[in-house]
Amino acid sequence: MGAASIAPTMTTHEISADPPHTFQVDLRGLVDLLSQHLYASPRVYVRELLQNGVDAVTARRALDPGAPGAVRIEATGTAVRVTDTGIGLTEPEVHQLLATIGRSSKRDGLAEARKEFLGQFGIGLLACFVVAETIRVVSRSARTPDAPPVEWVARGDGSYTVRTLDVAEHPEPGTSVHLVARHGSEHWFEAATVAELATDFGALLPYDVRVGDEPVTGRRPPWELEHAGPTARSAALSAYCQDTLGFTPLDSIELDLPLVGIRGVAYVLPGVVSPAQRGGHRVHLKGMLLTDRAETLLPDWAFFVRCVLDTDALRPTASREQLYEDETLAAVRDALGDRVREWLAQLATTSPERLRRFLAVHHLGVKALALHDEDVLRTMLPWLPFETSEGELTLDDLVRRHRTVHFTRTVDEFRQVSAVAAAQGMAVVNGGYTYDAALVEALPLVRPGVAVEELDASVVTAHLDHVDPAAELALAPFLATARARLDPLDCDVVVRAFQPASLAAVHLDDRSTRHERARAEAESEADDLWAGILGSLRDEAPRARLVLNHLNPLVRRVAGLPGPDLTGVAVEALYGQALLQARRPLRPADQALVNRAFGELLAWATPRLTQENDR
Ligand SMILES: Nc1ncnc2c1ncn2[C@@H]1O[C@H](COP(=O)(O)OP(=O)(O)OP(=O)(O)O)[C@@H](O)[C@H]1O
Repeated sequence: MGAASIAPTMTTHEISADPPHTFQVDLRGLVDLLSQHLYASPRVYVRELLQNGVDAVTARRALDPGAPGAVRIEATGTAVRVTDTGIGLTEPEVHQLLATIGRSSKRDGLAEARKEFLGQFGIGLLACFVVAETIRVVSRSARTPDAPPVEWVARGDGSYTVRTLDVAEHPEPGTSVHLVARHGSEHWFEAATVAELATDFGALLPYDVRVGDEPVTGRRPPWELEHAGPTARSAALSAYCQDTLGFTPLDSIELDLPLVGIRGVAYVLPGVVSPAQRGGHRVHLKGMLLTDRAETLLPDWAFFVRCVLDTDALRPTASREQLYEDETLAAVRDALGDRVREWLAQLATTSPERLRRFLAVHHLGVKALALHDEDVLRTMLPWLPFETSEGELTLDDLVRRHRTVHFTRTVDEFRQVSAVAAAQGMAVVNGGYTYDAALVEALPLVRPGVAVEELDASVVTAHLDHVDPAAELALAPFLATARARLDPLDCDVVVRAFQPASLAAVHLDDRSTRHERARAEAESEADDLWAGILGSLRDEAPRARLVLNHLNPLVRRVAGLPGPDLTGVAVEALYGQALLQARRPLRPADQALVNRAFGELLAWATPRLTQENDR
């Protein structure tokens, strides 16, 4: 029928009058798609073969529980053969199941029955074409014992042949899959490589799997074994972690969660990890390794553990390298999170020393957890370390000494005010590190009656004593010189009396001042257009302050120096010292001033030497 005859009035019935066509599959294209976009590496071909063998044995055992359950793999460097004692196939099944992409026998039947199998998508066998030129399957059905053995030979170009064989050629039920390496893929067929892959993927499978004569299976994971006692159990779990994950854990948290079909261990990492680094967990599905990079298994906050576990509840994605995000995975994640939480609570009551060792490494993770879980906050807050004006302490230590806990929001502010605040008897927590300010603010929830107050430069200045009016009057000429010197740096100078007397000066500015200074700096470096825009944003924010300590002997001497030059240089030096004390980054103007001031002070301190050198 020509295109011109497709009239607008044509009915659906008339359109479907053409005989239906069947999709054609470009097998090469499909295999390229799988190898480049679905599977992370060709190594998965061993897993797909193992999985089909294991599923076939499971299907046969469902019919005959006493049937043998063995899978043998042989590799020669150019060919691989996998033989199983499974359910086998008849000739019609070969056409229906092996030769039909996307068709799987494992999706039929009840959901419960489907749960028994590892496969479900009907594409696994295609993975073999990533490394093989041809796939030859010889099979004999256990379900239909009268059916003759059958041979199916498939090529990478998409063609296949089927023929029945004499019973003598395959007398026992089961299947043998024979791959011939594709040119360039021979290294995937080396005996040692195949043995390594089969062990990695299949060590926990519940059947007898061998590569050549070497057993791959048979060693049960330590969480399934009886041990002489808790110490022996913990040593066995730890050794398994070293073997499979390559580190000795700080602790092992057993996971035995029958409700979500999980057994295994969460291992606590021995070193610090970034919270942004999502853990790679080693997940087995009914014994078969799915992936050692599962990322979504635990809640984000649990970044300090790596799991090795076996599940029969979770579903893999089609690549079988990640977990399918569904309600079951969400429930598993919650259950695993609860388990890690329980372990923490238990440590807090039974092994404080172990908890301290754990927190020394992972306090960041626990802080993150405490912030979105009130139970953890209540259990853990008393144990968490914070930087405070009295050294590293827990909040409980601080609360024992002070009814009011102050905190700064930034590390900068803490550096500026902690020494002064501590000398005034105030307790200050550095809230500048991740999570810390929010946790300190949550303290009254856990310790009712404790007041928490934010501290910034203006609060500290307000706490400092004024100098008596007569002394302040006498200081007026000195202050005028000092202010004139620091005016170009947008800094005021005031004198107060405060402890510790050993501290000559503090440089204080609040956030709006710092913000204004950053804006001014950007304006000075910007081109005309930007300078104009930034200039229009200029703020009337309070300026930074250099607070000189009238109790400090050096400040008193500087205030009494003769002549504005020497006074000015000394004030600049005090300014530089205060910046360094607060570990403030020096702007170019500050840097220049500090260099000049120290240079001049040195010249004053070494007059004779300088004169001799000048001569
Ligand atoms: N060794 C075997 N013994 C018996 N039947 C097999 C064997 N290998 C494959 N089959 C049959 O061929 C079908 C297709 O296999 P294939 O590996 O492509 O997909 P699958 O295992 O069903 O699913 P998945 O893509 O998730 O692995 C299987 O469902 C099974 O019925």
